[in-house]
Amino acid sequence: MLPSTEIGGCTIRAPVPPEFRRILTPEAMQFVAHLSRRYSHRVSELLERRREVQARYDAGQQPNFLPETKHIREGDWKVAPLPADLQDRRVEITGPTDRKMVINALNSGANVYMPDFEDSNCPTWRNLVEGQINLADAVRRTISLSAGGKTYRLNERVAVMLVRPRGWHLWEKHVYVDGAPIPGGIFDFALYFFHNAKELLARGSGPYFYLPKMQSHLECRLWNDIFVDSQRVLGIPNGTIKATCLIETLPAAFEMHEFLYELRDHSAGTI
Ligand SMILES: CC(=O)SCCNC(=O)CCNC(=O)[C@H](O)C(C)(C)COP(=O)(O)OP(=O)(O)OC[C@H]1O[C@@H](n2cnc3c(N)ncnc32)[C@H](O)[C@@H]1OP(=O)(O)O
Ligand SMILES: O=CC(=O)O
Repeated sequence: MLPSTEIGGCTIRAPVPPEFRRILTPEAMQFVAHLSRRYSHRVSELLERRREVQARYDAGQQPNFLPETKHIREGDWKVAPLPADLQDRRVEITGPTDRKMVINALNSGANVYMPDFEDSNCPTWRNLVEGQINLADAVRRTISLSAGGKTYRLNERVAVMLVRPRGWHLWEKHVYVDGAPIPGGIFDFALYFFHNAKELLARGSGPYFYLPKMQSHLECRLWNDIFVDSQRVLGIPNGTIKATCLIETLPAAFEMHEFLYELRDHSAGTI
């Protein structure tokens, strides 16, 4: 039987060794529980909506631009300006949040590094929490490693981090709130944001994200609502978070204006 530990209103059905406690603090897990209670049901509704849309495609309907959002595609609006460290993104690197790869990616000379809790990361419990430890150490520039006869530490100049939480289709089955597993994306976002947002700002950067695999602008609206709420909870100005949406699904290609519009205070473009 899996161990079960209560922290901050979350039930963790996985081991919590002492080194995980600096990430799974009561305050951080209260924040995870808050976001999960408020937004999990919307994740479930949006996943149900995906199934309905897919059923229409299966029945022969073609994807197309949405009539109800014509005013957005034709409207006069702009996304908010970007901070200085997101102006030059000509070279980007990504990979899992393994400690050595985090250091190598930050030192690689790329402008941006996307530490990945999604495709390139196997979402085992250990990978997820150790990844958060590695990123917290990277933000504070205390990350180092001795392996294979080499010592790894950060260069003076490192890439800007845009962290990729999991997509809405993935659940974090090691963490339960009110008896149900929580969205993996909320777990990844909440812990990184809670532990690092203020530290990043103090160091002249910010809490930046890549958002994967969305299939509708309504899924962007959910992220935007989570960003607004999270910034309020931590007392950080609205619009501080910046996020780039990955266009990875066919329906998303028909809603790119809408993706930008929904996230317009927080958008760092689509890619
Ligand atoms: C959106 C997306 O693109 S998702 C995909 C993101 N990319 C990845 O997941 C690839 C991650 N890398 C890997 O899986 C492996 O490195 C492979 C399969 C490419 C190669 O494996 P191996 O031949 O065993 O080489 P190894 O893993 O030792 O890598 C060689 C060196 O490159 C570094 N490296 C490899 N990939 C990365 C990466 N993505 N980021 C930073 N460093 C990396 C390793 O840390 C290692 O460093 P070292 O020379 O200091 O030991
Ligand atoms: O986002 C793209 C991927 O391959 O992962």
